[in-house]
Amino acid sequence: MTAMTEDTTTPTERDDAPASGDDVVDRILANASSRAGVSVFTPGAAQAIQTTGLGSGTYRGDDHGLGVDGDQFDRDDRQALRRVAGLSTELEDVTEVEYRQLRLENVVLIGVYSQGTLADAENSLRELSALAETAGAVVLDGLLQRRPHPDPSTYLGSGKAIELKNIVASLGADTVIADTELAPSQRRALEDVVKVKVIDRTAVILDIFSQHAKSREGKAQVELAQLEYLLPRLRGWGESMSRQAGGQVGAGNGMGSRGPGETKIELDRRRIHTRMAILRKKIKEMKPAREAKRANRNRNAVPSVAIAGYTNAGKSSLLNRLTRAGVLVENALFATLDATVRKSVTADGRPFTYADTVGFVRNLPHQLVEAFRSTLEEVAESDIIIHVVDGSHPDPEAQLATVRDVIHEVDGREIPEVVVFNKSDLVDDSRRLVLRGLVPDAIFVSARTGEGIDELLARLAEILPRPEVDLDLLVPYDRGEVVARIHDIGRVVDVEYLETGTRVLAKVYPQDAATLQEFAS
Ligand SMILES: Nc1nc2c(ncn2[C@@H]2O[C@H](COP(=O)(O)OP(=O)(O)OP(=O)(O)O)[C@@H](O)[C@H]2O)c(=O)[nH]1
Ligand SMILES: [Mg+2]
Repeated sequence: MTAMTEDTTTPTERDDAPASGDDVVDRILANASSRAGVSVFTPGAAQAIQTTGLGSGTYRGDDHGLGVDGDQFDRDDRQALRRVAGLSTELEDVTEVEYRQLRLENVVLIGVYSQGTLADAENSLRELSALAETAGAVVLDGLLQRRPHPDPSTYLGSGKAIELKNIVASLGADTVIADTELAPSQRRALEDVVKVKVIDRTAVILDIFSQHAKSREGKAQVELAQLEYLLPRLRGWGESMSRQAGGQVGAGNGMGSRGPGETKIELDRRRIHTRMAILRKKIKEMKPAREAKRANRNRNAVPSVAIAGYTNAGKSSLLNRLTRAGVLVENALFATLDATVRKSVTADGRPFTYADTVGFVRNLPHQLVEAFRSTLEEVAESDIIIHVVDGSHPDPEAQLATVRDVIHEVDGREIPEVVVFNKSDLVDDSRRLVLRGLVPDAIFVSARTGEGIDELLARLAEILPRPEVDLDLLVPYDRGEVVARIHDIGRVVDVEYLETGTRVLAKVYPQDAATLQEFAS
C-alpha cells in the first residue's frame, strides 16, 4: 500500500489499517490449507495491541484517536452490557497477559439481544464460543448488549463500542467476534473504534470449514463460499485505502476513490469472479460421481439411514457405537465435514447403510448452504433420519427446530424421523421428563455408555423397508414341507415339477432367503 509511506496518520490509525486486499485475495485464491486460528480475512491487523503499547496489563481509559461520537445517545445501553457467565477468563497476572499477546487469536465475543431473548442470546454466544475454540482461538470474554436493534454503523452502540475497546485492551485480546453476520461497513467502523481485528460468526464458520474440509468437493465448496463472502467486503478494503489517500491530498472522496485502491478492487473482483467460475465448474463436474455412487446404492436397493443433527450432538459417536466404524469423533464443532457412509445389517439380516452428516448450526451462513449440499442430499434421499439431539444441551428445543427447518428445506419432510436424545448419561430423570414432553416417542441413548442402542436398532429394523429377494429353488420331492413353508413366508411366483424335485420361483425376505440357501439351484 503506497499510500501508507507518508506519515500522516497517528500510530494507532496506522496500526489499525487493514492488510491490503491483495494479501487476502491472494491467500484465499492460493487456497491455503494450513490456516490456523480465525485470521481469515484480516491478517495483519492483529498486531495493533503490541505496537500501540497496550500490553502492560493496565486498563487504558483514554480515547486516543477516537471521536466521542454518539456517546451521549447511548446512556441507556450503558447499563445493558452484560457478561455471559462462564465465558470470562480471569487473567492471573501481567505475565499471563503478555503471554497471551504472544499468541494470536485471543478473542472477545460480542452480541446484541433485544428484550426477552437473553437466554437465547446467551446460548448463541456459548455456541459462538465453541465455534471460536474449534477454530483455534482462546475465548477471553463474552459480552451481550441489550438493544432493540444492532447499531447500523458499529453493531454495538457507539458508547458500548468504546467500552468494548477498553475491555479488549485490558484483556489483551487481539480479535473481536460478533455473533451475527456484520455488514462490511459495520465491521470496518467497529474495527476503527476497538483497534483490533473484528470478524463475524460467518467468518469463523468459514474458517472452520476451510480447516476441516477433506474431500476435493468439500474443499472446492468451502473456497467458493469464502470468495462469495469476501466479494462484497472488498469495498471495505478499498474505502480505507481511499481514506488514506484522501488524508494525504486533503481532498474528499473524489481523488481517493478513483485512486489505485479502486483499480485494485476491480482487479481483485475480476480475479475472484474468474476463480469462482472455475470452482463452480469443478463442483459441477464432481457431481456426477457422487450421483453415480448414490445411484449404485439405490440400484442395489439398500436402504439408507441418515444420522443428522446439531453439531456436537454426538452423531459420529453414535455411528461408531452403532457400527464400530471408527469415524472421527472430536469435542469440537464440525468434526465431520464430509459425509461418511457405513454398511450395516439389521438383526434379521437386512442390509442398509448409515450416513454420518455435517452438523447443523443456527444461522448457517448462506454462503455455506451450498457447501452443505452433498451431505444434505444424503439426508434428503435417505429412508430414515436419525435426528440426534444433545440431551444435555441447555436448549434442545431450538436445536430440534433448526434441524427440522433445514430438513424441510431440502425436501426431507416425508422421511420417517427417529428422534434420539443422546448423552443420556448426563441427563437426570426430571430433565428426561421435559425432553419426553418435547418428543414423546424419542429414544434416550448414550453413545458413551451404550444405553438405548438396542432400542434404537430395534426401532430402525421396524421402520426399514423389507425388500424381497428373488429365489430360484429346487426342492426334492421328499421335502414337501419346505415348499409349504415358502408359501407361508413369501410369495410363490411359479412352480414347475421336474425330475429331481419341485422348482420354485419365489420372493421372500432376506432373512428367510438365508435359511433356504441349500435348495438354491
Ligand atoms: N457424555 C457423553 N458425551 C458424548 C456422548 N456422545 C458423544 N459425546 C461427546 O460429544 C462430543 C461430540 O461428539 P461427536 O460424535 O463428534 O459429535 P457430532 O455430532 O458428530 O459432531 P460434528 O461432527 O462436529 O457435527 C464428543 O466429545 C463426544 O465424546 C454421550 O453419549 N455421552
Ligand atoms: Mg461428527
